[in-house]
Amino acid sequence: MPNQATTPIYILSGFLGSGKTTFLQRLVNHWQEQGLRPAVIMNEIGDVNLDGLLVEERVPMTEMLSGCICCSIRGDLSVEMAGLIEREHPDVIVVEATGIANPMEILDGVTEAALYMKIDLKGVLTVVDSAHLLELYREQKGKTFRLMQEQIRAASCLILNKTDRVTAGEREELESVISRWNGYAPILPAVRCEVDVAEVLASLGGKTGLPESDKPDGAASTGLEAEDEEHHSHSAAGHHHAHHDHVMVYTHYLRGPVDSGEFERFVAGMPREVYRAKGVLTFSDTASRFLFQYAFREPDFLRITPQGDVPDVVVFIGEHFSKTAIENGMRALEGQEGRS
Ligand SMILES: Nc1nc2c(ncn2[C@@H]2O[C@H](COP(=O)(O)OP(=O)(O)OP(=O)(O)O)[C@@H](O)[C@H]2O)c(=O)[nH]1
Repeated sequence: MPNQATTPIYILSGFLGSGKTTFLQRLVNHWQEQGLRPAVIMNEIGDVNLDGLLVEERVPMTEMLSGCICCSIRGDLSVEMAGLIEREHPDVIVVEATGIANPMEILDGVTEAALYMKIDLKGVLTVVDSAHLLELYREQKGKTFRLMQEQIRAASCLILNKTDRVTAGEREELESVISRWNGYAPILPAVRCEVDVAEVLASLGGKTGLPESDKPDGAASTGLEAEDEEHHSHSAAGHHHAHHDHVMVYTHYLRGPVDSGEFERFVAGMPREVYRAKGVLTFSDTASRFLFQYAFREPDFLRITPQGDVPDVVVFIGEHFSKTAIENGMRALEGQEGRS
């Protein structure tokens, strides 16, 4: 067997809708500009991968759907990683975690894989939604808040994203809060993850976090343990994932085009418990199809021409919301179309 090169691995973490895919695109462009061949492992809790539509077709990508690599399908991570390396020989791999993933569990998963694969975990990049974190920080409670804290603590580098949605004073407040939780990772404020990617990658030199002797093999410094004053159940076996128990996903396949205005009104009236949605839609009153995004109450529509056979579908993610109410609402939109 030829002496295979070591593949650098980056974990991309951050709560649902914080901007991970936005940053992924920047990372991929950066490496491509340097003549490197990046590959992506994309994990979604839903059963369709819409983020994949935003990544260039020539980038090798493995999709891990309908589960979270930090728990239910964690064992598959090393299998997928080995397959990707063997098939595509990438120069670098990014693992985009689901927004509800606990990064320490993914670190464990990658570390397990490092036992029988030549990989080098470079670090955890965590993207933070400024406005969302600020709201939860003010409330000081909830599983989402705790999960965001864990994702921040586990980071080797932090992108404080969506600063367009907070004031300068709030941004400073967030920076000081975040640096209390993780005093090691550099914090880079950004809009649409516009940061100097070279600076981000250079910051992962492994100077932060744990002393070398305490690190698991192949694992980069994370800063988590040093700051970790809460109890976390991170043992490899028998752990309980409180974070996931409350998260629900509803996938709605549309029967046909809907009116764009009606759809926007429906989205504006969705319960707060739906905190993330994304989909591909055909509107009866526009010529093209759209990629729909909804993160922390902010909708976004991007004109797209999907390659291949992509159905009209919307995935709703949140906690304790009525799937039936969402389904009925969507069906009513489809029905209105049918009547016109
Ligand atoms: N206002 C604002 N919106 C942003 C910013 N960055 C990203 N977005 C939007 O936020 C939405 C979610 O961005 P993504 O990059 O898909 O987030 P994600 O973390 O990959 O989402 P999940 O994969 O569902 O967890 C999209 O509509 C983006 O266009 C920003 O800095 N400001």
